Amino acid sequence: MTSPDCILETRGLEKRFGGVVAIASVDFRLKQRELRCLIGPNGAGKSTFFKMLTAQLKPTTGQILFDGVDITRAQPHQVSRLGIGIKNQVPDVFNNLTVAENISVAARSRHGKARAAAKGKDVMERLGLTALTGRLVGELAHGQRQWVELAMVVALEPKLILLDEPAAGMTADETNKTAELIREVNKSAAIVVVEHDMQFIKQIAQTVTVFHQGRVLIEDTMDKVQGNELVREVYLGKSEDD
Ligand SMILES: Nc1ncnc2c1ncn2[C@@H]1O[C@H](COP(=O)(O)OP(=O)(O)OP(=O)(O)O)[C@@H](O)[C@H]1O
Repeated sequence: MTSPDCILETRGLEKRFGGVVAIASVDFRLKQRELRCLIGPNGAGKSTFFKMLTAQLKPTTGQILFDGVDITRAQPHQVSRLGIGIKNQVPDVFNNLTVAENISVAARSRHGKARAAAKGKDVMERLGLTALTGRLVGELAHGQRQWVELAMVVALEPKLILLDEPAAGMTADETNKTAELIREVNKSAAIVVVEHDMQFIKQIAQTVTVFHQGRVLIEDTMDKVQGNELVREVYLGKSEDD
């Protein structure tokens, strides 16, 4: 049994690809409405961990519990229906539809037609996208497209949202707005963010989990993580004296 304030828990989670241990016995706990950042050097296992949470990859051993339900062997559509939303780096949007239509299409998978339109409108207002309502998504700037996809995920009303490098390729202004949107979305959902941009992480981070060689190296506040010598060594590939 997980405690009621825990939305996500992994127990002894492991993923091997042949001889490569990508994730090694990870025990991870996330509270309801928590915002967690995952960092770690290339190859640390962050993507593999994410893919197991959304059932894109099946664990070799271990267990994943979401909102009290064992989803270790679930299918992606079941995980989505239970309330896990994911936003990948490449936006999954319809370029030849408007912003409103894209968000409404997403809302349709949860609601009837009339309610989906109203729900879409609410989400656009909440994320400050109303001015873009009638614009074709294919004509939007990179940052705006990312926000539309975030709105599409929010329209599904997930309890947990996984964000894979949400600030990648963004300008400073776009990055600031993305941080603002993530804080807004976090009012109604727990969020796990994988990100390499430390400035961005500083803007949103509460607790940071550092992965290294498939294991959790440290889990602490951003300040403590940044000041940690082990993290410096593995994440930056050198100590400060080098
Ligand atoms: N499909 C696969 N087949 C074989 N090995 C894989 C596969 N996917 C990942 N790996 C290996 O698993 C380990 C973890 O990779 P993963 O992509 O999860 O790391 P990451 O932390 O997301 O890295 P990055 O920050 O570069 O995206 C690496 O050694 C990688 O080479």
